[in-house]
Amino acid sequence: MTDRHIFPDHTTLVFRSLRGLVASHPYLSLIPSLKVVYRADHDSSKVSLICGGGSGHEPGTVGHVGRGLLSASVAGDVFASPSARQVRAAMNQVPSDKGIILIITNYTGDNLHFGLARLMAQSAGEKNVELVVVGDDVSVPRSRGKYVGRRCLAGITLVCKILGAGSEADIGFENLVALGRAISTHTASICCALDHCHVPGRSGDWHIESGRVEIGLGLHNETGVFNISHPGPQALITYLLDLILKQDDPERSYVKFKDGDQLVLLVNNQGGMSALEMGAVFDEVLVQLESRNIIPVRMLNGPFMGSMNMPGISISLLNLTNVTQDCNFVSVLDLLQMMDAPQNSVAWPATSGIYPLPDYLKNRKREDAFTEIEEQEKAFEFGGPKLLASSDFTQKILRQAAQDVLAVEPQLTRWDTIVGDGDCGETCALGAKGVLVALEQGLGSDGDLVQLFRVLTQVIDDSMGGTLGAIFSIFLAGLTTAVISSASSSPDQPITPEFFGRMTIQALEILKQRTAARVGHRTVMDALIPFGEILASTGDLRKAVDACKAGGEGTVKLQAKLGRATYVGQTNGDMPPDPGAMAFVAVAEGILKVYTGSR
Ligand SMILES: Nc1ncnc2c1ncn2[C@@H]1O[C@H](COP(=O)(O)OP(=O)(O)O)[C@@H](O)[C@H]1O
Ligand SMILES: O=C[C@H](O)COP(=O)(O)O
Repeated sequence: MTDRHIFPDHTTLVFRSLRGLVASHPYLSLIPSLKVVYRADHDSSKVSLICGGGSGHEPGTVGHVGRGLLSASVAGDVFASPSARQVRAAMNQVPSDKGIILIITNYTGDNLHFGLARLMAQSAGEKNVELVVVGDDVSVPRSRGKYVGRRCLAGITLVCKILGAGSEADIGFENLVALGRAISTHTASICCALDHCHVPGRSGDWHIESGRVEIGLGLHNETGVFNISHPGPQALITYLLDLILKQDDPERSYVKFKDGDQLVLLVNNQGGMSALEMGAVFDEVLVQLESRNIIPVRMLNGPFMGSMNMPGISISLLNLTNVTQDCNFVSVLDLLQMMDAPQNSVAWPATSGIYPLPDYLKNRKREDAFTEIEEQEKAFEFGGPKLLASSDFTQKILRQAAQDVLAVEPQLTRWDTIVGDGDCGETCALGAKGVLVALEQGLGSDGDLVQLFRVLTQVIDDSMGGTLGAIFSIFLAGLTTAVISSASSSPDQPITPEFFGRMTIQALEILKQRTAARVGHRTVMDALIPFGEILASTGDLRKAVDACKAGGEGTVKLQAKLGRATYVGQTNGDMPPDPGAMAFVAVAEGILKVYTGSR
């Protein structure tokens, strides 16, 4: 892979790329500030389909917005899921009389953010909002992925295509949800790469050794499950097809295949392969499938769901026969018609027709494709109970914690490059910078802790993204709820470490409803839970920070049960600590510094 780019920094890249995409395609519109691409000819009489996730997978899924495919796509920063607020904005932009389906990749950040957006919609009284979580990868053995399930590869684009056609054909909301889930269940995909990809502006000289191939990568540059010497094209394709098709491997064989099943084949360019080589790869896949008595009934070859400029491919096989057994309201012929149905996205290959451009979109001016929206949730409620603390002291604590997180950013990045996708340091730095900007704008200046936590929740949700952004914003939302209830019952109580311990315990209870992670699972919870428990039981901040640090540093010895680190090979004694846990240790140490300095 090359690390040379025209745009050297990814921070403005996503925004600029979406503007370019929308300007070059008359069917699309964009909410620039929230990175939502949506159908300019949206039809609210059909079920709306919204997809999205981190950027860097283009053309997926912004390139699949259009009639007959997606109603909208929400983009996060590169490889980091968008916030729940962005997803809500997309839902408001493409409302539907029939319902909204959020089609998401099975990665933790997307599950948390899109899941939260669904909860928010339901609590606002919106009916028929469902998640279809797609997991089609077969590389991670069942025993290792048991808490997280299969992760998502290019199979998600088949879900989008078939559901998009189904929505146009007025298949009902519930049947579409069932169909989406069945397609995910019966798709088997595997990815391989000759090198890692490079994200502009992100540090890390991260290569696959020359002459070797990694097999079983996710969509975000994660290290592969297997690293083998390049065996040549024929043996490599055999290796990949065996992983998908072998029926006697108890750790894999995720999808059942039998003679006569009707299959769709999708060969995906991971981003950095030449079109010439993709043609040869596709030919080799077909030759080998034929020798296994498999003649796919539909075939797709090209870029669908990539990883920036990664030189690699993924192969997906969707078993339509199995899908019809789960969903008896469709036949294989119906599904084939949906595969072939017209659409008008930027990126779907020419295997289906194109809908004509409506007159009102002809000759649209470039700026008319960009929409700014008024967001109601920006107006914070200023009423309700207050709990007053020293504004100077709380602001100092927040400033110190933010600065300490910024100082550990390079280390977090290094660790996340080994156990994750390399963006944890950066998302934490974005959160810290968001807090510093909010402080400059007066965050905490009135001394009211209720308002402080309310705004802080929004700041973290807006600025961080990714799994950790979701975990921290849910935790802060929990703290806000706890502080409101405490302020209502005893507004004059002393604000002590023990008080914060009690608040933290209540916030953790709320967080535990959204994540299955507990102590020992190698996540941020290994630092957060001991911090809260010791603070509540002793009222001693130093002891709580010591327990937090011991928990964070202790993650070096743990095998990940949740999050992206689950997919990375076994621990071999020299794993770094969990980056999320160590980010919280930096926050806790920052708080302690100011607290002890003040005594
Ligand atoms: N299910 C989970 N529950 C709680 N924390 C998690 C979970 N999965 C991952 N994490 C935490 O998130 C951190 C990674 O955050 P981030 O880089 O934002 O994730 P990603 O880019 O993979 O979405 C991990 O180091 C871990 O502490
Ligand atoms: O591209 C990133 C994914 O859509 C979201 O995954 P993540 O937030 O868990 O990294």
